Amino acid sequence: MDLAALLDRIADDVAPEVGRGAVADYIPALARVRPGFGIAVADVDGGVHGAGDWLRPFSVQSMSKVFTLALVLARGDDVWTRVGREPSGDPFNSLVQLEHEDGIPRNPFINAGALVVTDELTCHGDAVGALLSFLRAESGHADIDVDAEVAASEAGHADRNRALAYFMASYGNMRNPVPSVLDQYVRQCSIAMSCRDVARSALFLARHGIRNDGTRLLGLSSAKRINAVMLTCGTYDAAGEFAYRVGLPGKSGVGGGIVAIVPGRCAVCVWSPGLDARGNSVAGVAALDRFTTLTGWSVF
Ligand SMILES: NC(=O)CC[C@H](N)C(=O)O
Repeated sequence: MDLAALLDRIADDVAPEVGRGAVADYIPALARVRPGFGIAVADVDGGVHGAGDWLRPFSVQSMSKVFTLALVLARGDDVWTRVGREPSGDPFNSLVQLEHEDGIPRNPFINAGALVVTDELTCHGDAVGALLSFLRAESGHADIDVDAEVAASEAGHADRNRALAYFMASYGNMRNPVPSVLDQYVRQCSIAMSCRDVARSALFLARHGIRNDGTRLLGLSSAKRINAVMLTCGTYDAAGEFAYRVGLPGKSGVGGGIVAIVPGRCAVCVWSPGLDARGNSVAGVAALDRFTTLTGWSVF
């Protein structure tokens, strides 16, 4: 299959969708992002193809949650006593289930669950430092870093995440002081990467746990399970619709990125900042829908 030509075709096909939706404006720095579209595919043998703005860095936001979960599981921590693995059916920043469920978030990809994962990683030291060194090694880009302007912007508008963290702390489900967990969480979300860098960094999930240098990050089961949780929870209360349209494990972020995994074959990252009502990129979902339709690659 001529992947480069296929990605060009997808970029043309979704052009009418680019600019649809609304940019995330609850983080003011994200509201200033110019429209665009990018798509990159990294295959398990090391090839990378892209189209559109595939080399343009954007804010990874909640896509970072896949990598922090992987790093925690790689440490051997049993994080599943602190966070569940069921879809929430609620928005990503919702508070409502936490009280009914004794401060245990439904899954690691909604904000409450991701705060728990970052707290767990912080128990081992500098969580963002560990995340950056993993992403730099996998992407081959040593200059990947936190976008300080986005981080400051989110830190100034983080009352809801702060509330989630303190609420979980009241149930004993925070190991570190909330301000330091929140600081780590905001900075991890504010990392800037291109579609190319994200696709390459996620390849370990397509390779059943093996990193780009051939070493093993995760066992087969852990890699399979992260993909499973991405499929069921990675696009929040739209996970059913995403599975229906795309048919791959995927994780979105309010920066407009979505990373999806074709196990055994490749990792795909799309970006376009216009979001639907559930916080998923409109053109990004459309592009992944086209990708699996045209290639026939899905987990089903
Ligand atoms: N869905 C997202 O990408 C949300 C991430 C964002 N940093 C937040 O905490 O709200």
